[in-house]
Amino acid sequence: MKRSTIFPSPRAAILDLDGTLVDTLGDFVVVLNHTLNDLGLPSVDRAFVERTIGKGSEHLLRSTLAQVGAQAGLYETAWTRYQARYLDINGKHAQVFPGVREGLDRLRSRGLRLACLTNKPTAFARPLLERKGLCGYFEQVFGGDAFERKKPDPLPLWRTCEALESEPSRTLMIGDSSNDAQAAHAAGCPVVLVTYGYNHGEDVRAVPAQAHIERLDQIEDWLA
Ligand SMILES: O=C(O)COP(=O)(O)O
Ligand SMILES: [Mg+2]
Repeated sequence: MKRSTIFPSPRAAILDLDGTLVDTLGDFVVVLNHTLNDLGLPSVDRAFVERTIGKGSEHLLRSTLAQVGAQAGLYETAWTRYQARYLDINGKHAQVFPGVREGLDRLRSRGLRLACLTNKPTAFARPLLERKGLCGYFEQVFGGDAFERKKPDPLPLWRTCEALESEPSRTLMIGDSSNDAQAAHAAGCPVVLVTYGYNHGEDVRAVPAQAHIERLDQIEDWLA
């Protein structure tokens, strides 16, 4: 699993959050079902949430309302409640994945500048990283609302590369889904995918990437 020679050695890395650093599926399930319950609507199950995470909270909530047959006009009310519920629950049903702290330590000890880039709103992302003791690793934290477009569009990666003062070809994207990979390919960044996250219900090993790793600390072997 050595690094290919197509890309020069990375100077910086951009890390995805949900499904890559933190297992947030429990938070999403609890918050969505509280929101649905507040509105007198039926619950959704974990498997539905797992395959629907990844394209931002607005998309997740819209898909959830459609799944339970809610009226289209309910979205704004549901979004207000969802945000209040999420800010309250954020991180309580979430765990840092095994190998993440060690992996971040290794990236840092190699001198890479680090940013976290997620489709989660910035207002949820920062407190989550703080609560999980991960904030100190990152020079920059950008949520899905930080730029005009979200991953899989390459724009958030280009903007993050600029903030890290690193060229795309020297900036490694590390994520868990085809969203991250597509954005990286389009931006000209190398990409490594972790195999333990959420990939829209599909096997992430089938998504083209420079490497697939089972724990973030295996990034060491790829960088060597
Ligand atoms: O909020 C989401 O939909 C997932 O966010 P991610 O980009 O951190 O995987
Ligand atoms: Mg993710």
